[in-house]
Amino acid sequence: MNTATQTKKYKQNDTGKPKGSEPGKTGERFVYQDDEVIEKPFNWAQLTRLFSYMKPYAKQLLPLVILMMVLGTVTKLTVPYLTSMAIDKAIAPKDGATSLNMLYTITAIILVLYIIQWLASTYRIKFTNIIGQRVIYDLRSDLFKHIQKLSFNFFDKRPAGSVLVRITNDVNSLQELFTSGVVNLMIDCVQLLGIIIILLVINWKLGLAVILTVPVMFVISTKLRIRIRRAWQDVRMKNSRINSHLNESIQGIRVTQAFTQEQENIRFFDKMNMDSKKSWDRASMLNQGFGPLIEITGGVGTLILFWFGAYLIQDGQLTVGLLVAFSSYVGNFWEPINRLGQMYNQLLVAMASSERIFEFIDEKPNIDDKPDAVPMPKIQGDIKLQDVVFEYEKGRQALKGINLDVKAGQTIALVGHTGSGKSTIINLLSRFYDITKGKITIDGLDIRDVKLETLRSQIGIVLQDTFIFSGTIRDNIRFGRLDATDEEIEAVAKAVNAHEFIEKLPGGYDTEVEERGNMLSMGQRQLLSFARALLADPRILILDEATASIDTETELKIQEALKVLLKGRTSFIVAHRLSTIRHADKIVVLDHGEIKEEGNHAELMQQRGTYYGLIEAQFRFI
Ligand SMILES: Nc1ncnc2c1ncn2[C@@H]1O[C@H](COP(=O)(O)OP(=O)(O)OP(=O)(O)O)[C@@H](O)[C@H]1O
Repeated sequence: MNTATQTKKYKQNDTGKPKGSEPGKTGERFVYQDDEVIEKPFNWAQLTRLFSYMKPYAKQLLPLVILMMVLGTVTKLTVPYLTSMAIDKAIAPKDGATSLNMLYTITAIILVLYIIQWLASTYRIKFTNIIGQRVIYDLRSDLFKHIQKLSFNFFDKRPAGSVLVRITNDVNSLQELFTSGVVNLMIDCVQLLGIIIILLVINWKLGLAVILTVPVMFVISTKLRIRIRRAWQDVRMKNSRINSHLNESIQGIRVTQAFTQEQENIRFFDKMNMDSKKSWDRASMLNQGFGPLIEITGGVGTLILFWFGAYLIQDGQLTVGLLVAFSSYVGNFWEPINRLGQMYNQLLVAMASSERIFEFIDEKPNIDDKPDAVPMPKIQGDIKLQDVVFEYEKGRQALKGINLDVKAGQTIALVGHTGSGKSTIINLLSRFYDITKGKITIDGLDIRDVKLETLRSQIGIVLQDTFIFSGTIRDNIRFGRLDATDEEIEAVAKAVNAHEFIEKLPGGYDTEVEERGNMLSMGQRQLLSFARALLADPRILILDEATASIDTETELKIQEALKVLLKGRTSFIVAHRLSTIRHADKIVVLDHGEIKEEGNHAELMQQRGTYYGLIEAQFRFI
C-alpha cells in the first residue's frame, strides 16, 4: 500500500532508483537513511531537554552523588600530598633522622583515605546507576506510549525496523551518558580544577610548565579518539545491518525457499558479512596504531615534569617528595583529560540519538480528540457517508465522493478490484485517517466530534492478516476483552466453531502459539480472530475477509461463525467469498474510488453490470 512513500527514504543511487533496484546490484538494498546519522553538532536546547529527564530523581539522589563525588575527589587528591610528606618528613628528612612513627601514622591515614575513597566511589556508582536506569526507563516508556498513539499515516512513512531501532538502539546509546557520563563529567572537572590549584600551590613554575602542555594533549587525544570511535561505530552499524537482514531473511525464509532464492540470499549476506569484517579490520588497525600513540602523548608531559623537576630540585626550589607527589598528580591529570575527550564524543552521539527520539516524541498523532469532543453514546449502528473524499497523499484521491446510507444491523459487503478503495473505507470508519472532504456520521454524530477511544472501543476489526501474538490461545482470544473469564472465552470459541480445533491442540486453550501463529492454519487463525472479535462484542464490526482458499469444511465453519458474529450488529465486510456476498443486505461495488453499483445480490445480478461480471469471472475461474 505504501511502497511509494517508503522507497523515497531509502538510499538513492545516481540514477535516482533505490540502490540495488537494478538486477544484480543488490549491494545496498534496504538501507533506511536517517538511522545512519551517528553524531550531531552540539545543541544546548536539546541537551537541556534530555537532562530534564533527570529532574524527578535529581532532588533526592543528586545531592548524595555530589557528596560522594567530593568525598572521593578530596581523598584521592590528598594521598599524593601525604606521600610527599612521608618521603620528605619521615623517610628522608633534611636532618637525616628517619621517623618510623610518622611513617606508620601517614600510612594508616592513607589506608583510611583509600577505604573512604572506595566507599565513596561504590555508593556514587550505585546512586548514578539508579538515576541512569530510571531515566532510561522513563524515556523508553514515554517513547513507547507515544508510538502507541501515533496515527496510521506515521507508520505508512516508516519501515517498522526504523521505529524499532529508536526504542532499542537510540535509547540504549543514551544509557552510558546517564549512568556514568554526566557524573564522570562533573568528577573530572572538579578533579582537574583541584589538581591545577594544587600543582600551582606546590610549585607554580613546574605547575605552569605541565599545564601548558594540556591543550596540545587534549586536542591530540580527542582527534585520535574520534577516528577510532568512528571506526568502531562503523563496525556497529554494519553489524546492525546484518542483524536486520537476518531478521528479514528468517521471517521470509518460506518465500526464499519457495522462489529458490537461497543462493542470492547467501550472496547478499556474504557481501554484508564481508563489509562488516573489513570495517572491523580497519577499526582494530586504528586501535592498534593510535592507542599507543595516545599513551605516548601522555608520556611527553611526564618527561617535561622530570626534566624540569630535576632542575628545580638541584636548584633547591623543590623536594624529592614533592616531585613524586607532582608526578602522581600529573598522572591523575591525564586521566580526566582523556575522559573529557571521550565525554565530548559521547555527547555528540547522544545528540544524534536524542534528536531521533525527540523527533518521534514530538510527532503529534494527526488523529486526535477535538477539545470539545463528546463521548460516543452506545452505538445503534446507523452509518452515513456523505460526499466522502479522501487522499492519502495530496492530489491523489483514493475515494472520490462516496455516499452510503447504512441502517443499524445491516451487513454491507464491499467489493471491487484491487486498489478500488475498499480498505480505505474501512480505515475511515474507525477514523484511522481523517477524511479530506465530506462527512461520516454514526447515529447522526460526526465521528470527528466524538472521543476517539469511545468510538474505537465500540468498533471491532478483523483484518485479513489476522495478527496472532505470541502467548497462549486463551491470551489471544482474551485480547478482545482483557477482563473476560475463561468460561466466556470458551463460550465465544464454541460460538464461532473454534472450540473443536483448540481442544485438539496439545495444550488446549493453554497451547503456546509461536509468534504470528505460524503453527496454526489460515482458517484456524481466522476462527481465532472471530472469537476475539465476538468477545469484544462491538456494535460495529469490520471484517477484511481473508482471500486464502480453504477447504470446504473450514469454509462452512467460517460461514457459520460469521453468522454468529454478524448477528445484531452493523457490519462492513470486504468480501471475497461468494457465500458471504450473497447474504449481505447491501453490496457496494467500488471502482477507482467511486461507487459503481449498489444493491443486494439478486438486484445486482439482474442489472448485469460490474458485479455480475465479477461473479461470472469467479465462476469461470472455479
Ligand atoms: N497508506 C497508503 N498511502 C498511500 N496510498 C495508499 C495507502 N493505502 C492505500 N493507498 C492507495 O489508495 C487506493 C485504494 O487502496 P485500498 O487499499 O483502499 O484498496 P482496496 O480496494 O482495499 O484493495 P485490495 O483489495 O488490494 O486490498 C490505492 O490506489 C492505493 O494505492
